[in-house]
Amino acid sequence: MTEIDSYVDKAPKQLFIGGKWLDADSGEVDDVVNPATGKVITQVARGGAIDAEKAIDAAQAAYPVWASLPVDERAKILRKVADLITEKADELAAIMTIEQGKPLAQAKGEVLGGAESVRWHAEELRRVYGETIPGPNGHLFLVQKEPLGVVAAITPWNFPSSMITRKISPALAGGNAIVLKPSPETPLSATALMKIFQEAGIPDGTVNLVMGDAPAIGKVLTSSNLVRKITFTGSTAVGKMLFGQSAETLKKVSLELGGHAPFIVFDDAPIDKVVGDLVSSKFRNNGQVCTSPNRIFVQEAILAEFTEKLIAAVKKVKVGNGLEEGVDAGPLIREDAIGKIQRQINDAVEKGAVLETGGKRLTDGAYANGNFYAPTVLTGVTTKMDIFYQETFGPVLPVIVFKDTDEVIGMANDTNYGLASYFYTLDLKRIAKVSQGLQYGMVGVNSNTVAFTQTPFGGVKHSGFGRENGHQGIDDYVNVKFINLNYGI
Ligand SMILES: O=CCCCC(=O)O
Repeated sequence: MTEIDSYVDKAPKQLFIGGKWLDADSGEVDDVVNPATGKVITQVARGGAIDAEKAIDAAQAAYPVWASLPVDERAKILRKVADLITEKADELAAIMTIEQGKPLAQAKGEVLGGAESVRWHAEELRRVYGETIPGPNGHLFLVQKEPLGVVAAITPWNFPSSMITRKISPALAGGNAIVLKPSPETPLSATALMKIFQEAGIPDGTVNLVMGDAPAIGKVLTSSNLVRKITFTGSTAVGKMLFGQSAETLKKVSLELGGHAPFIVFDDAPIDKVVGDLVSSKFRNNGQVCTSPNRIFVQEAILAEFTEKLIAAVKKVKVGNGLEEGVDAGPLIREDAIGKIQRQINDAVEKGAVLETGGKRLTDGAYANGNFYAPTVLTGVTTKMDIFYQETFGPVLPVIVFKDTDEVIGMANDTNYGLASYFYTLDLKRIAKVSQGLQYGMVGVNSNTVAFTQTPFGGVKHSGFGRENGHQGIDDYVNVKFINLNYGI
């Protein structure tokens, strides 16, 4: 057995409910598949409605225990979680690469970023402050923040570890207990994290894990009166469905959904630096990121030089099994992802776009059994093409030419999505105008990064609502209570 196989072997395969590792009530299991080889690597318990109910009950019993622990004690447990994640980063990264496909270095970066998120929230939970407000004579007006109770977190496969820590950390900081439903594609990253929470001594039932039958589990979580918040990262279509299902019980909902990020390059931008930033950002997780640059707007005066350099850089991107040294882009998660990308590219080419490089599935040799796709650049992309409006979630860079600032702001905003956006220019007046004009939750100015533990992450329009990270993130996991204290009685 290789070292990596032993990590998979050691990772728990069961549900985690009320501090116990359990098989699914049905006794069923699901396969876990490596997208780089198409091979089944293991099987995990396939939870369903009954298991979800049990997890909710365990969380409901546990949250008052967790919420009433002194802040120092809660902080200590979360610091321990962060330390254990850091200590086991190589193991967690290998598990992630095997079940999700991303290159090992990216997987390790994600794991360590998740540890940092837990560490930051371990400190910030001391600062869930209330307020006093001047009242009339004899009255003290108090505002305090209280736990919501049970929070259900539904997390995606593209960041199998950091999306869990990004939701669990603020929920725990707010004094809540959690039922986690991870993606069926990446259950092992979730079970490995649960084991760490257990090892760190979190009280039983404070974090619970139910993976398996997504529609059945989702239905129970959204319709339960005990679950007071749903937090979801994933597609806009599923987000809308969960939001609808949650209406009946009027729970809080945070939705971090799809994106179609514009990446705008003005003619005064330093081209080599911008190409470097664009390629590293686009091929992070092979474009399977809600904040990935999806529409590349280039000002006409620099179009020729920019595209030539971009094509050269994209041709150097090494595609392969994420466990191999030097690989920049792994496989796509599933076969159907390839079909969607191919349809967008075919549509663009039929309508006049030029395929500069890529545009096909890779099937030779080591690529034979995996979901590999060639890094792709399209030029001459216009608003007539599906790729202008549909989120891509893959390794495709569609280049669109523009003339001036007003035109590009209009084109960038011509989408239902509103998550991340990026632009590059050295002109201060333009920086002010464009950053105000972009209808997005996050704007990177001369930067390809918008996700930091200490800053609010989230979108507008069909990219969802609610924020994660920063103190704004914790505010999404508490109730605000007003107390009118009449001391003049
Ligand atoms: O796909 C969206 C998850 C968040 C990605 C990020 O942290 O940049």
